[in-house]
Amino acid sequence: MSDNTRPGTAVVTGASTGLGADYARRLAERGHDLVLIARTKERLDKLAAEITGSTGRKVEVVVADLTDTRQLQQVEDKLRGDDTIDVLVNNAGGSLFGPLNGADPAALENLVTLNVTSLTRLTTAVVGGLVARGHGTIVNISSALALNIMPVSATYSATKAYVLAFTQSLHQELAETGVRVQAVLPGALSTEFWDGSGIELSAFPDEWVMTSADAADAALAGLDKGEPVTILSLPELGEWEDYEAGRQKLIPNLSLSTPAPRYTT
Ligand SMILES: NC(=O)C1=CN([C@@H]2O[C@H](COP(=O)(O)OP(=O)(O)OC[C@H]3O[C@@H](n4cnc5c(N)ncnc54)[C@H](OP(=O)(O)O)[C@@H]3O)[C@@H](O)[C@H]2O)C=CC1
Ligand SMILES: N[C@@H](C=O)C(=O)O
Repeated sequence: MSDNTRPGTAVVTGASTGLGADYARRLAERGHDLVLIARTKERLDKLAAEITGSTGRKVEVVVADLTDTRQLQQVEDKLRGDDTIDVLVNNAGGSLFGPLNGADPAALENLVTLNVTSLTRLTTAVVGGLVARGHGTIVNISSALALNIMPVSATYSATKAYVLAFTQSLHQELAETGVRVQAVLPGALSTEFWDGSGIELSAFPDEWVMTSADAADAALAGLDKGEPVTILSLPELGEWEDYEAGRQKLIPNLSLSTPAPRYTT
């Protein structure tokens, strides 16, 4: 039972390497015990030993493929039944870049299952408990490619646009509950994400690429500021606020009884 006097358990998906591993380190440094989820047991065990050694925090390793229906259900059941959980970082995500014409539909479905379905189901598994306890945090890792939509990124950008919209809606839904909700939009990170993705990380100039450690620190700084959406490298927050204000301005006219005059004359 989380007693609200010290940080509860933080769950991080995709924690075996990259951004998820750095989130795990930072959250342990903030006093959270951890549940770390990914497919590769050896890497999770090694990270768990490192974190326990450096912080003294308790770290549980859960080996699961979140694209496997049965394994995902087991993880959901575990999270739903754990009333110590205070933080969920939905970080596990895959990449696949290239033209849709000729793409392997099974690989695309797998990407959607990991980036969209597992994130949705795990959020749903924890949200009731967090609301009932009146505190907690849900962090969903989206991407700059939710906004930067390119010819090679149809499915990947769509999954990350889903994460952004899902998180913005949840932020509104949970506004009065004490539960914080944040979407994080990293640009390119120097991780294994790019391996076999269809784009080589080396194609990017160094000034476009952030380390996952810097990304985790910036994302947590955005969380501490209470941001519902954190775009890690965007220098001017006002540019995002202008973009959002433009979207809000559309809303009164998005559903009317008559078509716009340009479609009737
Ligand atoms: N790297 C980048 O440039 C960017 C990344 N992002 C997003 O950041 C997040 C983290 O990416 P990053 O750290 O770079 O990626 P990595 O490829 O370095 O790490 C991905 C993590 O997800 C885990 N994972 C992959 N597939 C599964 C699966 N089927 N089930 C469970 N776990 C899985 C991997 O572990 P294992 O293989 O052991 O399962 C690993 O821990 C992702 O959501 C990504 O979309 C957003 C913008 C840019
Ligand atoms: N966000 C990164 C990928 O997801 C990128 O901008 O390259």
